[in-house]
Amino acid sequence: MSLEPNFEHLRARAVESLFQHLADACVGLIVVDRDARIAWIGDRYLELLGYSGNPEDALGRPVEEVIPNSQMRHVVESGQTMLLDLMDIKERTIVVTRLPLRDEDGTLIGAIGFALFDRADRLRPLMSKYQKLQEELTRARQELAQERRAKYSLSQMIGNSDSMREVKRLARRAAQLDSTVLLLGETGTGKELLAHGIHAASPRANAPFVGVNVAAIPENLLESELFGVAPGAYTGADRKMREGKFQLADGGTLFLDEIGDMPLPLQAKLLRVLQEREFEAVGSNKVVRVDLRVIAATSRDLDALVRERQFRADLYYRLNVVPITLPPLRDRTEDIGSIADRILDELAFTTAAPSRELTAGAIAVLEDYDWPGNVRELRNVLERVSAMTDDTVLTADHIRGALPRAAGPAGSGERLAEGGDRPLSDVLKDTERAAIVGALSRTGGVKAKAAKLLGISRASLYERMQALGIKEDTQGTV
Ligand SMILES: Nc1ncnc2c1ncn2[C@@H]1O[C@H](COP(=O)(O)OP(=O)(O)OP(=O)(O)O)[C@@H](O)[C@H]1O
Repeated sequence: MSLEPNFEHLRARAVESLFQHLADACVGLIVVDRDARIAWIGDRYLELLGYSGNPEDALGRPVEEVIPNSQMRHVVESGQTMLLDLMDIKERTIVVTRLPLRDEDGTLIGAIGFALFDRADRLRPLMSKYQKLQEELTRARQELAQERRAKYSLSQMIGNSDSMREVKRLARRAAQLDSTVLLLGETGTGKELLAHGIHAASPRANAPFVGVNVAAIPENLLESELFGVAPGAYTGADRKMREGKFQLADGGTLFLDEIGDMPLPLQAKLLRVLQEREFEAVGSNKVVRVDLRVIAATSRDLDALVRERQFRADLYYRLNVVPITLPPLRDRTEDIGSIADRILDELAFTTAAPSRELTAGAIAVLEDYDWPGNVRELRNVLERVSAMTDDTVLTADHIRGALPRAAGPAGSGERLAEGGDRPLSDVLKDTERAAIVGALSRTGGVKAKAAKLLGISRASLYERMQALGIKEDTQGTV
């Protein structure tokens, strides 16, 4: 008994009905050649695409001219099947299947694609989930873009002194120039605020502003943080590409804070990005091109770092295209009153506390102090006064009571005099404690910066804090 004739019949019927089914279920059928040019396309598909020309004219044209988001080229280039994919055409999402077509000898000669939706009922739950995810993704992307916009504009930079007016003039010019900007100045003088302001006043204002504090990221993580990591670059690396800050800032501005702390090996890579606008992610040899503006800042003496060979001279010249130096607060005492008023308004607004004002005597005390931590320290002192009293009029005494004792011009002398009847070791410990707490106060608790102010390493600061019983989260309140 031979079953073979039946088999053949079955196979012939199967092929025939498969095509019949496909023709019935498909809203779109397309065949492209090896170069992704349309060899055949169904009328229903053209109708669905809203194609108004003569169907004959579609033949021979690159597929993307007729279906802009088509993936058929990918199939002919990769030779891979795409069994199930979703594609948006006008308002609808349709299910598509794409298969490579091969000659008898296996040579790839083109691809065939089917688009279905009228039989896709069973896929509806999947599709609605997909659409929901798609909407969430769009929303998250919008929020992220909003978040990455510059938070501050140049108008938030308070100060009418000649030096601040000059800073703002230079910043406005730099905003229009699109060149690399180098912001110099002591800690807390407003370099980050100015970087936001330059971005916000530049033609890149609607693109992202991405900031990186070079000193705050451990050296071994900095390269991947800046340039991204290729999938599987090292054990434990993500399976997907992780983008670095350079890619996230593409189109916008990358703010490299504390650039003086950039490790030497990475300086070479940064120089190349500045020169050629291209780099490779960690563990990848694929060149990534970016179009962005770099604003760098440092409170360190870059000239001295170059002399000590800790900073590459060629990188320094590349960064120093438009240098802007922010003057320390003690050199623009006339700005102190208006900056303090603005800070008090902000504090009242954010804490819903009553607004406070400063007497002339209070302003005189503020103007008399030398502000090693600049505007950041001024903010900390005003926050401390606000926490200490409910009075709405702040006097000279209020201010004196909030200024760091060991750091005031007369402070250290008083402390030492007090120590006359105590063991020297206690006096020294107290002085050391006061200096550390004072530095933490001026830097808003940022230890890397406090260590810099004190002229010691971050590790020694941690060690001294532990020895003296200063808590990790100290922001300067003794
Ligand atoms: N001219 C100004 N007007 C109002 N607020 C200011 C001004 N300058 C600085 N500030 C405020 O002072 C604080 C410190 O400023 P910012 O962080 O920009 O300083 P920085 O120079 O970048 O400091 P660092 O070198 O320590 O990173 C911020 O809260 C900032 O908003």
